[in-house]
Amino acid sequence: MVDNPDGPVPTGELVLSLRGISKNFGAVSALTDIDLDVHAGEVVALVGDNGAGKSTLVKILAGVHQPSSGTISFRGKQVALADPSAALTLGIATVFQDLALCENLDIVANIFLGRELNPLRLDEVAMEVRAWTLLNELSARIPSVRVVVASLSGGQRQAVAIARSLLLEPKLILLDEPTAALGVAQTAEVLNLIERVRDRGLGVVIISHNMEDVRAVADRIVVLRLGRNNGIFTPDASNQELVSAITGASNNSVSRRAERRQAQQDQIQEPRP
Ligand SMILES: Nc1ncnc2c1ncn2[C@@H]1O[C@H](COP(=O)(O)OP(=O)(O)OP(=O)(O)O)[C@@H](O)[C@H]1O
Repeated sequence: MVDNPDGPVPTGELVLSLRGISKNFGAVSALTDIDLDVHAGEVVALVGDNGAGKSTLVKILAGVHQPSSGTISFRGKQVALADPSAALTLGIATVFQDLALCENLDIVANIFLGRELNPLRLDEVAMEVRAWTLLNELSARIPSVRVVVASLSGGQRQAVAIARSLLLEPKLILLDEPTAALGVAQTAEVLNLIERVRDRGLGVVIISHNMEDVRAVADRIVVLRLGRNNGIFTPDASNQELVSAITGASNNSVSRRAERRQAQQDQIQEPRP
């Protein structure tokens, strides 16, 4: 149980705990008996093949879908996430892949969209300062908070979306494919952002298909396969272990190729005598 539900969560405290979560869409079982724990100051990567149930799980946590059965506990208390605003109010923020930013508005307007500090009189200066502070805390590389989102790179957009989600001081943040379609430098920027968010003591859940990104930033890797838990790994797990858990086969062409590539990389990285 929590003394102060609005206060910061001590690092290591269990923020989110799912037990036996199932979700059916008619005859389709998208999730069956899922368990998941996320602690404060921890990055958990949710990985799995297409159709494994990752998006469905994130939508349940965002209050978009209701589970068919199972329990969700947040900071030690069983909760119902009846709709997205219930999840937000509780302290669960979600950054969906489309980021939901307005291209023609500047960064300040995007961060505060619908949450202006004083709805009767827009306090532009205070909002600008808050936007800068949030982006600086994330070490985001943004030239000015007065540029329109349309002019930003993919990594910068992700920074704005994350800053926006931090405005309500959540305890848990869910990031859906935050590095999808980004180049190498922008991906590095976003991984850096994720580390900054973790350093703030939040629990972070990222969905990713990119094992390199997952290894670089995750403290634990949770594999879903065909809507079920299929293993929890540390980032030092071998490619073969991860690919086997994701695909359900221990000796297939994907895992063999991944192993060969890993062996080649190890050879390249080995220091010359
Ligand atoms: N609204 C829905 N109605 C019916 N079936 C759905 C719905 N949403 C998801 N599903 C089904 O649930 C299963 C899990 O889908 P989900 O999108 O959660 O997987 P995913 O792991 O996120 O996949 P991807 O990596 O392709 O996004 C799939 O079989 C999918 O067809």
